[in-house]
Amino acid sequence: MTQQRFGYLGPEATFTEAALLKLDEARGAERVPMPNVLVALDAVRTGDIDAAVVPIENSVEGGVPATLDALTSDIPLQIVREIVIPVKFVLAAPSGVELADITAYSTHPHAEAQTRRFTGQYLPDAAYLPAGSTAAAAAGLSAEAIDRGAGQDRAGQAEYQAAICPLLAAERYGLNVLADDIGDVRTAVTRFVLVRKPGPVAPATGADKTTLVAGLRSERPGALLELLEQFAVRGVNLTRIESRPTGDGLGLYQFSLDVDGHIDEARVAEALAGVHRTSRHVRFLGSYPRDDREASTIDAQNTDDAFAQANDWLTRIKGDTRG
Ligand SMILES: O=C(O)C(=O)C[C@]1(C(=O)O)C=C[C@@H](O)C=C1
Repeated sequence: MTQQRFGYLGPEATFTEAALLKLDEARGAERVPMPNVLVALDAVRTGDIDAAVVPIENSVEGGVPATLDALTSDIPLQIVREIVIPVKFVLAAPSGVELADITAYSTHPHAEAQTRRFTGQYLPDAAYLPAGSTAAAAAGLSAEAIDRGAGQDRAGQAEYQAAICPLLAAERYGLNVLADDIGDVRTAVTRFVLVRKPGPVAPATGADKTTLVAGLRSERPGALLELLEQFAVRGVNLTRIESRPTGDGLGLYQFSLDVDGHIDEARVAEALAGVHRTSRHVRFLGSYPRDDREASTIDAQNTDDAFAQANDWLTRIKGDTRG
């Protein structure tokens, strides 16, 4: 068998790579760093890589718009796994740089948003330069990058002197840690998904999630309520809902949702069929095991048995009246 190629938001030592390393199926696979989420997902679509790990949701900052939008547009893809990891940030700089020397720092916008209390207190006058990832910010300060003159202005001055990144990235790129665990919320976690070309859905485990995107019939009053009712009446719990513009005009939104359960479970399948009937469009993005393996809570009236009994009853009464 040829070696699988798994892409991730690079360069080496991003949180995304740490998530990829947690995956059993990625053991022995070639890890391919990608410059951004769009390129990573397009490489899955073209078959250049077999799968990609991308960030989708952070416990402090919420959904990752680039990922939500890239999964919604273009050729469909399928989420096959989720990985949740704690995110702890350090402030790192090349040796010789002290806190007082920092006039600018760089990191991924999500990391910047999660460390504002620290930067507000210790770097109140420093400028922030966005980077493609936390590790990209750290890599820009490595000895090789500085030798190459990367990230320097015409006068040879570094554009930034410090990076906010995982400890692993500080180590990987030879930087000193000036401050440790600088996140505003010490318990922050980020959720990543493993994405492949669409294929068969893995069987239900009893502790699964399903992701979908639904475009509402915006001309209908109560369209969002109608969407939510599809899940509520069947006892399907929503774990994330986000509105994203369709890009087609003002006021036109679609909803990205995660729900507890698997498409092979009757309550989830019926809810999805309901969404299909009532929405302008719906895209199924996958049913996959929950990272925390926490089993779904299902009321007695919404179990597969309860749905099967109701269907048997319907078949019987149809038979009685027609036969
Ligand atoms: O820059 C990284 O290291 C990433 O893996 C990206 C990312 C994100 O997109 O949210 C992942 C986790 C953290 O919340 C900060 C940045």
